[in-house]
Amino acid sequence: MDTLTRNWRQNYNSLEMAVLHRISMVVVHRTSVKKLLADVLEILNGEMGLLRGTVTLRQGDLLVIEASHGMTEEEIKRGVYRMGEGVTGQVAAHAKSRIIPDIRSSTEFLNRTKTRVAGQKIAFICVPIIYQEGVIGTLSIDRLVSETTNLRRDNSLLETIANIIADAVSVLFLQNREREQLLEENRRLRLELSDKNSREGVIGKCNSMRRVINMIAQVASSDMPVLIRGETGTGKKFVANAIVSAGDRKPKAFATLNCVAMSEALQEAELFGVEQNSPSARMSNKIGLLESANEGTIFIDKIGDLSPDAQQKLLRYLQDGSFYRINGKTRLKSNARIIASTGKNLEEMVKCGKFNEDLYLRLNAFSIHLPNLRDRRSDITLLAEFFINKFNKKHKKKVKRISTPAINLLMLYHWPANVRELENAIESAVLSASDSVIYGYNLPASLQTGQSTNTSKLSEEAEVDFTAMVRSFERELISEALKIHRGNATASARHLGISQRIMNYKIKNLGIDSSIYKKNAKPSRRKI
Ligand SMILES: Nc1ncnc2c1ncn2[C@@H]1O[C@H](COP(=O)(O)OP(=O)(O)OP(=O)(O)O)[C@@H](O)[C@H]1O
Repeated sequence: MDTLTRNWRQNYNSLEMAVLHRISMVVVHRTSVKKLLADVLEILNGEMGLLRGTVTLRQGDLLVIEASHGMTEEEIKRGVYRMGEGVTGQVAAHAKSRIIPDIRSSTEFLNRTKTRVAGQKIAFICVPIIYQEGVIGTLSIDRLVSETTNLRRDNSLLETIANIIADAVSVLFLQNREREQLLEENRRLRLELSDKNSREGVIGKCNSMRRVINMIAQVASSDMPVLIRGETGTGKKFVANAIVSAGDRKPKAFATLNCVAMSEALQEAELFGVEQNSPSARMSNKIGLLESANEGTIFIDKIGDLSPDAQQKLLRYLQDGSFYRINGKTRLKSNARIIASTGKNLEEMVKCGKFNEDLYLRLNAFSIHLPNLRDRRSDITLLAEFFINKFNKKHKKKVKRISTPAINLLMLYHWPANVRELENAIESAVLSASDSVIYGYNLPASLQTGQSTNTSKLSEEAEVDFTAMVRSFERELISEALKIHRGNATASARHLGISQRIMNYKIKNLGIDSSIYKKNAKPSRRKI
């Protein structure tokens, strides 16, 4: 080892010792964990000359900046990462430190906080904070790289510091987690059927919808952009409403831009506004949604149809909160939150250059997938009941239940237009019901065909439709009569005005099991 290296090592060792000593002192004498974190970053700044430092804490699936040095409030607000996302997210997901020697040449580095400027050679080191074998956060620094910088040693030093502060940080983590869990539980309960008729009541008890409800509760109060994905009628607008209703921006503006409903030029004008430059222009400036919904939320419906120019501008807005009106020279700022929806395959669109990749990555960072109704059949009766209540009120009707054969029709149908189609079917059934029950024949004809073929395709032969509908109607009438007469075929035949022989033939031919209606038979579980 030459003298220069030996001297440098000695200096470095004493520097390390000094840093560790000062940090252990603030740990011992800490008054609050927040103060401790601020002090640790301050020490790192004083002793190591770091440019920026951050401590993130885990909140569910997100990592949120808890303490920082060298960053503004706005930059801190932007610093939210999902587990596995970017370098910080990777460190937390794999519990493994990472060194990025020069962030200018790193493709992984997100620079989400927008604090790094081009030109300087800056290294980024991030280490996990581990408590009881789980990652509870990260500690990271940015530092200028010179000839004497030894990033590996810096990394080891940071790992040691992360271990020293882990116990103290865990107190904050557990407090946060407890508070978040309570808040989330609160929001989830509100979102679930506490008030079935409220706009916030997302109906669904199956596992996939429970996941959706949890995700809504998790993201509602953050400022992150959200992408809601799903087929037509699965409830994307409904979920966007639920996110806003459960979040802090509820009292603020909530604007919608439907990308399919307008031309590309109009999309841009609506979103960003227009400046009338010429003094002779008769029209005044147009304020866009980003300005009018500042502090509120903008829902961009069918974002797959947003024009390429508007995509580019929206990306810029998501990166630093700034934008220009069309023809505008002044850079404007807004704090509107973006929620977008799509039923399109954005990944394919990115591949063939039809959707901006960076915009896709930003939006998809927190995406909620809504399941098709046919893949969550256990929710059908729940939704049907919800819609009966809704349409009873709207149309002043008194429908109380759905007959068992009608439920069978609902359960067997393939619902290509999902919840919207179910909602429409129940509305027309409620309207056409003559008493307090919805029978199979009150439901749209398409459902009868679905049952007869028991497939996901509608038959194209009208004759088959007709036969199926007649059989369904017969099955329904006979089942209802058997139910009323507790399985007594003679009384049921009399009730329907048909002979006992025809009754027996129909029961056999339609495959009805009359024993389930007998006196002591258990009531059908499908009744609602
Ligand atoms: N979970 C749910 N609970 C109650 N009602 C729902 C639910 N999901 C959807 N709906 C209702 O279903 C209808 C269709 O939902 P919505 O318009 O949100 O679908 P969408 O996915 O945005 O459709 P599209 O992509 O075709 O525009 C709405 O009337 C909505 O209120």
